[in-house]
Amino acid sequence: MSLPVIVLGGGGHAKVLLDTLLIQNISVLGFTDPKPEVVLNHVLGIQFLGNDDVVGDYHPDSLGLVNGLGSLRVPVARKRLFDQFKDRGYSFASVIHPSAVIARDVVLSEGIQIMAGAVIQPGSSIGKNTIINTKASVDHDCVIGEHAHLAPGVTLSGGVHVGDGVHIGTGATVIQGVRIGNNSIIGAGALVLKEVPEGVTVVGVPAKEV
Ligand SMILES: CC(=O)SCCNC(=O)CCNC(=O)[C@H](O)C(C)(C)COP(=O)(O)OP(=O)(O)OC[C@H]1O[C@@H](n2cnc3c(N)ncnc32)[C@H](O)[C@@H]1OP(=O)(O)O
Repeated sequence: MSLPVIVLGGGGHAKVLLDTLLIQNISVLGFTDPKPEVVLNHVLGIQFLGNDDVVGDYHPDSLGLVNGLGSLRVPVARKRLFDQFKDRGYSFASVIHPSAVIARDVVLSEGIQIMAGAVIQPGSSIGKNTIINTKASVDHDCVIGEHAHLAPGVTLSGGVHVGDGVHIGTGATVIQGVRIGNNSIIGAGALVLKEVPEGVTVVGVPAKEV
């Protein structure tokens, strides 16, 4: 039986995670947020616990954490939150929506989040704390790094390499075999035809650096 979880964050991404946890009957102790004034006391019937300090009331072996921070570009805050709690001995639970299709040999790392309707084909691997968001499609033999985010509807062809901390915007498409360097941003709707270096932003069809 899986451990109960606390979701860190009370925004939109956290809400989607909460729903996925609830439909799988996973015990959710509550959610946290540093801004109590903008958070509802309950989301989907789950209780607001206060800020992240409340996690210290629980022994690291007694629960799993779920990283509820979403991201719109390089996910700096999301990575920081993950690293802070790992340093204190806590573990991050993975959240996988039951409608996701994941090939049997796919390698999934700690704290990955695979949202509704996502597809991940054989030979692929997903690094820790990475989000494969709603209806994103990762084809065969893709290597996705740590702390990355494939936003809703992203399509990766076969053999694509996505570096650590990369954000691929909603609906972007990457053709086969392309490598995307660490901490780069692919704009929503982009069509990526060739290698993207580290730390740049590309947009458009075909994608060009800005
Ligand atoms: C469930 C969820 O919601 S998950 C979140 C999903 N959201 C995303 O994935 C968002 C991805 N983000 C984007 O595409 C952003 O537009 C970024 C990161 C590429 C650029 O953002 P910013 O740096 O704020 O750029 P800004 O909005 O100021 O636009 C700068 C210029 O680039 C253009 N531009 C921005 N994004 C794009 C894009 N995706 N495609 C083409 N052109 C773009 C703008 O039109 C503007 O052009 P102009 O100077 O001629 O007017």
